[in-house]
Amino acid sequence: MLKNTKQAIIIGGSHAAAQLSISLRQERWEGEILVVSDDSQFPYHRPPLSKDYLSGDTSAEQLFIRPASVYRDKQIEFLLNTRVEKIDRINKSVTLSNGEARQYDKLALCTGARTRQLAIPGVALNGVHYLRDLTDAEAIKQAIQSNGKAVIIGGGYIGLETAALLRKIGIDVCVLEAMGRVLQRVTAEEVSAFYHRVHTEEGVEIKTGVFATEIVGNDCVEGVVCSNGEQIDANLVIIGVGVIPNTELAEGIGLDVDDGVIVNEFAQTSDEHIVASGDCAAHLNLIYGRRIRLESVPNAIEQSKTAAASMCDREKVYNALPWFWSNQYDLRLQIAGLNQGFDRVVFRGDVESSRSFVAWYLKQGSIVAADCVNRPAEFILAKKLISSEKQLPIADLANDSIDAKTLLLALA
Ligand SMILES: Cc1cc2nc3c(=O)[nH]c(=O)nc-3n(C[C@H](O)[C@H](O)[C@H](O)COP(=O)(O)OP(=O)(O)OC[C@H]3O[C@@H](n4cnc5c(N)ncnc54)[C@H](O)[C@@H]3O)c2cc1C
Repeated sequence: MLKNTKQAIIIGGSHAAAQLSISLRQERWEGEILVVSDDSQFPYHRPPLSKDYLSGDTSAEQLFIRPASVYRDKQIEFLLNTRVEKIDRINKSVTLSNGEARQYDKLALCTGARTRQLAIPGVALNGVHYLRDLTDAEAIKQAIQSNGKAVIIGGGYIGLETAALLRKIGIDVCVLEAMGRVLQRVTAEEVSAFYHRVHTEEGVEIKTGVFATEIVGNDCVEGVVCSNGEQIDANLVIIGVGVIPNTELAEGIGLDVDDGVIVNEFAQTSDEHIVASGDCAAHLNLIYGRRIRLESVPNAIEQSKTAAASMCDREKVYNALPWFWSNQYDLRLQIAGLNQGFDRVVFRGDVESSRSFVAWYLKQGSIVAADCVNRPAEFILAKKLISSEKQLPIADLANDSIDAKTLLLALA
């Protein structure tokens, strides 16, 4: 039996919504909790969709963040296949796609992000896919042919992870990246060159400074025309050119929005009854002293814990260090911190010919981020280093003959 009739409504049904609903109970929210999700499934892990799931190494059942029974036991109600169409701030209610209206005392926006669509001829042909949810991944799985040829448009993490996966199952892959190098927005030149090298070693063709101008075919995709006039044969095209935050509901009710729903360090929006977390939220980051919108699972989880506390009128500041990971072939990349604005990169290990190294990003002499490839101990070190006031000599961090554990001890 619930102790009161207060109603919390969470819009969205992925990493942020799943965590927020559970965290609300942990924060002793004693009223009702309703999660309204336009997905047909209970919340599932999205990262494997561009990793093990496509190759069949992970089943759909293994993707679920929690069994449905956990939500049931905690009296968390899910409305699947349902969208929130409108929010009424004055009456504190939401209108659902099934025509129902539901009152709320506290509302959470966990609406995430959607894939950026490419506006070129041929995107509607059979065999052209985006990758954001389980339905997309399932469609790609069905479209994969053993002797297939794939073109991936976009050399970001999702594009490269998918390329690695398709190579693993023997498909010819060509990656088109419009910028001068893969991962240009997110890494140093040397790290881009590293990924370019490894993918080439694994048999992927990468074309940089080239963008797709048209996808051609007759009902089914047959090829991709590039900006240099070249046509690449393909029977599968995957477009991975970034995402756009789902902020329309927030904009519709006049909340502050700027590349994400603007929230403070307590995940509160400009309406005291509404919080936002995950990919849709642009938060004030206390570590980096500016507003940022992150697209990562750790952010969705940690920020949702803060949002849940705020909904229960408790203050839990969100100040977790951003981190991210990417798996490609035998490479496990773990990224600590944000490298934006770095002015120097120092390497530990051989980025040019090995498959294991650390790129330390410095800004005005301090470490602000690190890309750790197959370096789990250094990843722990990096997180500690960036979060603490302490510093270690840069020469020691670059010196691979000094054990990472020794450096960790020096930091303690
Ligand atoms: C293929 C892939 C690989 C990834 N790999 C990694 C990785 O390795 N590491 C990492 O940290 N992150 C990774 N990410 C990113 C990570 O999955 C996202 O950061 C995370 O899913 C964000 O969770 P979210 O709940 O904020 O938003 P989303 O996952 O975008 O979920 C929001 C949900 O809300 C729904 N929704 C929106 N509006 C409404 C409405 N009005 N009514 C009802 N429902 C609505 C959306 O349809 C969606 O289902 C990956 C993402 C993808 C797609």
